[in-house]
Amino acid sequence: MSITVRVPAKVNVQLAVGAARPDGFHDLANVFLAVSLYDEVTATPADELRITCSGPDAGQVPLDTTNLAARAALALAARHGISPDVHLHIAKDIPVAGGMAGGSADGAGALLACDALWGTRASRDELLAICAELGSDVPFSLVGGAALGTGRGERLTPLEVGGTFHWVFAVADGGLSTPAVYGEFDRLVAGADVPAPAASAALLDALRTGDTALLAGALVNDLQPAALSLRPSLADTLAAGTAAGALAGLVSGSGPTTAFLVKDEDAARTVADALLASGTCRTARVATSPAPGATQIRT
Ligand SMILES: C[C@@](CO)(OP(=O)(O)O)[C@H](O)COP(=O)(O)OP(=O)(O)OC[C@H]1O[C@@H](n2ccc(N)nc2=O)[C@H](O)[C@@H]1O
Ligand SMILES: Nc1ncnc2c1ncn2[C@@H]1O[C@H](COP(=O)(O)OP(=O)(O)O)[C@@H](O)[C@H]1O
Repeated sequence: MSITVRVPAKVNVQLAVGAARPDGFHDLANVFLAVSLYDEVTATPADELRITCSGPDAGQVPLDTTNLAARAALALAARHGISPDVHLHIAKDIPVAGGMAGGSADGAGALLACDALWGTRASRDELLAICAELGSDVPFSLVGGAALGTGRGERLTPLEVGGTFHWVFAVADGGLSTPAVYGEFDRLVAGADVPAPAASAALLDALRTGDTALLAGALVNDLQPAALSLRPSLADTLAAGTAAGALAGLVSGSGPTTAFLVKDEDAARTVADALLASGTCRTARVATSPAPGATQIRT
């Protein structure tokens, strides 16, 4: 028997970043929105813990116990005193190291798949606690939809979304390391007074009412200057997307994927084609939000 779980990518429609904490993390007001690009994690009984991965970017995914899917299986097995013998196959469609939480998606997906396969019947709270141990973004991958993440991003408050938003994602060549981008943020704000992060009322209104134009005006990412500093060519991608008619563009999380909010499906196709033709990205993906969180799709 195998269990397959589908898990969405995310975009941060607001990422407000506070000063570095003593533990090295940053307090956030992180407004997550799940988007319709998905990885699938399939768990199958095996003699030992084994990870495989397929998809165009599979070569960039670690297959050892640093893989978040492996770490999820190990964490669940340890809590329940069972052995973590399972084959986890990741069908990867989310860009790797792209600021879209692909690794976090696989962690949440593996956790749900192993829980179903092993019959451990962990409560939602236990699953969320394991997710938070695995990484700041992993709880949101489990929950999906839209949520405000506070603390280091792991404490979630679900948000209402009143409509469908259309996106184009410009995928860059290569990735950006999340710790390196936070490190560059620290360097750029050194000596300045960094305000405590807070969610924007206008942005929450835009989500609640499903108002695309309002959301376009409220998108903000405090990590964007750091990502642009480490990867200046992203400015060309952002310019190409807005020149092609996107309502707004921003770096997705720590980047280097850039996200463009567009009016509708037709505009999405136009902007995606123009981004590809501009030569400023490796590929362009069209998606909608919100998308559901980790969901079992096959037994
Ligand atoms: C920036 C964001 C925005 O959603 O995601 P990505 O764009 O990378 O996907 C997140 O904050 C990334 O979350 P995640 O990738 O889960 O980070 P973690 O594994 O918990 O931490 C990796 C490293 O990122 C830095 N980090 C992460 C979260 C946070 N609130 N403050 C930090 O300073 C720390 O250097 C930490 O050691
Ligand atoms: N299942 C996984 N898929 C992708 N990357 C993973 C996975 N597990 C661990 N990683 C590591 O996490 C790093 C960040 O990858 P990813 O989660 O895709 O990006 P981001 O943190 O920018 O959203 C990768 O470079 C890789 O070394």
